[in-house]
Amino acid sequence: MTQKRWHIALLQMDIAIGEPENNFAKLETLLNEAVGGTAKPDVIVFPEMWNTGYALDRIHELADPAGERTIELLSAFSRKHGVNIVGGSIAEKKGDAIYNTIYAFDREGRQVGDYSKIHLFRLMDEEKYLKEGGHIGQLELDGVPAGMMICYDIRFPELSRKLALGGAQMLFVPAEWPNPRLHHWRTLLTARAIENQMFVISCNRVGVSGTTEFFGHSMVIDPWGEVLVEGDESEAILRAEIDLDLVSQVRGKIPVFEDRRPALY
Ligand SMILES: NC(=O)CCC(=O)C(=O)O
Repeated sequence: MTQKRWHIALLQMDIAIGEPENNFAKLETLLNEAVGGTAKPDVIVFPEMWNTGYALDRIHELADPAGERTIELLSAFSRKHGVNIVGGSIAEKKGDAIYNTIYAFDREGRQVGDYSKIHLFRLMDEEKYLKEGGHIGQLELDGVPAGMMICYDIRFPELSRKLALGGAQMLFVPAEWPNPRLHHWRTLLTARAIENQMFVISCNRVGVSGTTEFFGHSMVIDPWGEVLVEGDESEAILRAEIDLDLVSQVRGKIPVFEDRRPALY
């Protein structure tokens, strides 16, 4: 039987721009801390581009070739600790192109999903340096269908709706979302949870990169739009427990998916 109650851990970390060695070391420390206490997480999530930050002018030398180093670390960690991982996203080099890619692993260390960001964010010059992915982010963790989107993707409700129609009950959102758009961040994440009646599990970075400040405020939001946990602006491991039965309860109460009129719009 599928487990209904999940313990979520979000690694709301600072990221050293252009310093993969430091970022890998920081991530390993936080991962060990996340599994070290009594409340063992079922899934761990971390922010966008955690290996390099937005060091885009040096991204070809810094990006992880085919994600190999990341995959090796996360696969071994998830197997050793019996935990699912939605591995933030990394700058990944494939051939001559750089992608902003999430890798996900199950409790046996098997890679169960990957997703490269499909909407590139011009305000942070992504379109000048990165290539957009070619598929949406669907996966299953412990038999539960879920979806993955990255940061700017939450401005595109069509994408989360497609993932929900594909069965997703949880939506994972790694991000590097900066000031001054906290109001957008909270509102868009909450709207994606309410309209799709699913859990939204987001992890944003903290810290300053050049003149850009990242505010954290990672959030877990339930299918009714209630915020189960929200970080502040400091580095932290945030934890929440979710009850997956709430998805069918909310979908039963307001049958949005039955009432859609796709023939008209
Ligand atoms: N890294 C990103 O995609 C940032 C998106 C963002 O800040 C926004 O306002 O959208």
